[in-house]
Amino acid sequence: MLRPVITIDGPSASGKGTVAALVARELGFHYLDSGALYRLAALYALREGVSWEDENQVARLAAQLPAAFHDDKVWLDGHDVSAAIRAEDIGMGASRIAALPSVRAALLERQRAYQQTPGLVADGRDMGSVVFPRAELKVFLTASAEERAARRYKQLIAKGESANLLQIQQDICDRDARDAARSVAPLRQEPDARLLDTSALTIDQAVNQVLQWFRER
Ligand SMILES: Nc1ncnc2c1ncn2[C@@H]1O[C@H](COP(=O)(O)OP(=O)(O)O)[C@@H](O)[C@H]1O
Ligand SMILES: Nc1ccn([C@H]2C[C@H](O)[C@@H](COP(=O)(O)OP(=O)(O)O)O2)c(=O)n1
Repeated sequence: MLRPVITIDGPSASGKGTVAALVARELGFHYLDSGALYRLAALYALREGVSWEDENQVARLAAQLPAAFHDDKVWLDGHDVSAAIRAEDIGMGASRIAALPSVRAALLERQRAYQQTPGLVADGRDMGSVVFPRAELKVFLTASAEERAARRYKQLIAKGESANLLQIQQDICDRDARDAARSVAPLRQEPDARLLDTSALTIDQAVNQVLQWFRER
């Protein structure tokens, strides 16, 4: 197992990022938040005045994304955009541009470059299906739609943002429908991915389950 990979895919607000980052920390592995790349590309397009519908132009921007992850922050063109990329409208924009095949192609090698020793935990929608199809462990992390909306709501309130639970429920539902219906790399549980429903689990329980599956291999 040289440079092993653990992939964690699943729908919005299921806890992928939280669990993936903690598993990576526990194992001393690198961590790839692939959704952040799609969010960065959506934000970059917005700031450059490029429409999210313009596949060629968005793909061009995605291919040369001036993005960096360091000091626990996300940077775009030297600006701290950690909070900006988490806005709900940017999540929706990320979901829109993620349906464009050449945008996905433009980000592919950048994601694969994260596979470095001693290993990688990667979260997103197509980590196990497209980006790291030979991953040692593939997890499909989910939770009920109500629980996911409640978690996102709490997350936004904790950040001091205003949030409307019904609106969040609707947004999550729309985004999941779009992510699952697209023709390229749709959101779905792969046959070789293990299902982890965290609706009734604590974060620690979810993390421990992933670690146990990995150690059993
Ligand atoms: N059992 C759990 N597993 C993972 N996250 C959880 C759990 N319970 C609550 N959460 C919370 O859910 C929220 C959404 O998690 P996040 O990692 O942002 O999801 P995603 O990356 O899938 O969108 C976070 O605030 C996280 O702390
Ligand atoms: N590997 C990935 C990661 C994200 N995406 C798309 C689809 C998602 O709706 C957006 C945003 O992803 P992100 O994981 O940041 O979203 P959530 O935190 O789960 O709400 O990007 C994708 O198509 N493929």
